[in-house]
Amino acid sequence: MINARGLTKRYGSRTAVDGIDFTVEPGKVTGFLGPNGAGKSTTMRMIVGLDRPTSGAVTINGRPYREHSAPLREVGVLLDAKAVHTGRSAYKHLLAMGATHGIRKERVREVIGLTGLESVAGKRVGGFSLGMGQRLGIAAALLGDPATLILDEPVNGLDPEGVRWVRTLVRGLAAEGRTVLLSSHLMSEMAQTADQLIVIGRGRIIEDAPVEDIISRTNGTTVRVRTRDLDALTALIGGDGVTVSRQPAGAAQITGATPEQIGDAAAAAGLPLYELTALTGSLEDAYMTLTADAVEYRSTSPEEEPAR
Ligand SMILES: Nc1ncnc2c1ncn2[C@@H]1O[C@H](COP(=O)(O)OP(=O)(O)OP(=O)(O)O)[C@@H](O)[C@H]1O
Repeated sequence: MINARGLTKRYGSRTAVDGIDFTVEPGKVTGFLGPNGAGKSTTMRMIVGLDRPTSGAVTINGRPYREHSAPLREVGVLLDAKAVHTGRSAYKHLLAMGATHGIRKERVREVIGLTGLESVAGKRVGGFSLGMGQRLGIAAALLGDPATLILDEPVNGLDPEGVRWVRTLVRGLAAEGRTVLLSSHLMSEMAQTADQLIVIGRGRIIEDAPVEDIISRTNGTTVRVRTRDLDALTALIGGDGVTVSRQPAGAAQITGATPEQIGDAAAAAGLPLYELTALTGSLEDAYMTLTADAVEYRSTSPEEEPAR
């Protein structure tokens, strides 16, 4: 469990993280989202003691990171996979890391296997591709078999097979009861991987809720229906705030009524429905709406460009 209270970081006059409170719970994948410069990395760095909060505090399983006597066994961290520039082999690099915590060769071999690095384990890390570097970073995070994992952009640079592998891995780690905090700019990936989302913008929390709640609350729900008598259905459910927009082949999209209300009304009237689908839009749609005011570096489309 990660717990932040009033967590604040200022760099000179710039407030990178502005008094945030949040809890990351075990047994779930929690996604950490926000535009560039929102404060995600700064927050993650404070969680693992690489940056000192200006005020407030953050603990992992009740203690600040630095107060854990064997941090690798408590928290696995992937912050900047590119940071490993070494002439050592992947195997030796992991062995050296593990040595500080009494982690043995067997475990090093295990994480090499788990991350698919067997064929390159004897090669110099300095020559690794971005994807191999990410896998090595994840192997290092898993080394101490920690109960908490903090992974900043773990799928960055991975091919589709690698992206799917990370998804399965982190879901499996959460299912084992671990605490997983994960950042990514890939919304479709986040939608498939995370249970809970914390969305941050300009150093403040914009949302902290289950993924499905954020999507349905932000986008609203449209219900697609198909029936043989759309007029009858419209008469049954029509009313204040309900709109029915007709589509070909007896289909319609309805806003302002839930699938339950539509299904119950149709069933009570004996009107068969051939389709009843809740369309909630994508996480990307919700994210764009939520962070519209928090984006610092926005590209303008040609029609928005000021006239010269
Ligand atoms: N060492 C530093 N010195 C001064 N300002 C910093 C420092 N580190 C971060 N900042 C500033 O703090 C703010 C938050 O940065 P941070 O890297 O935490 O954002 P982020 O959400 O991780 O962004 P990205 O998605 O681009 O990685 C930014 O405005 C950044 O310029």
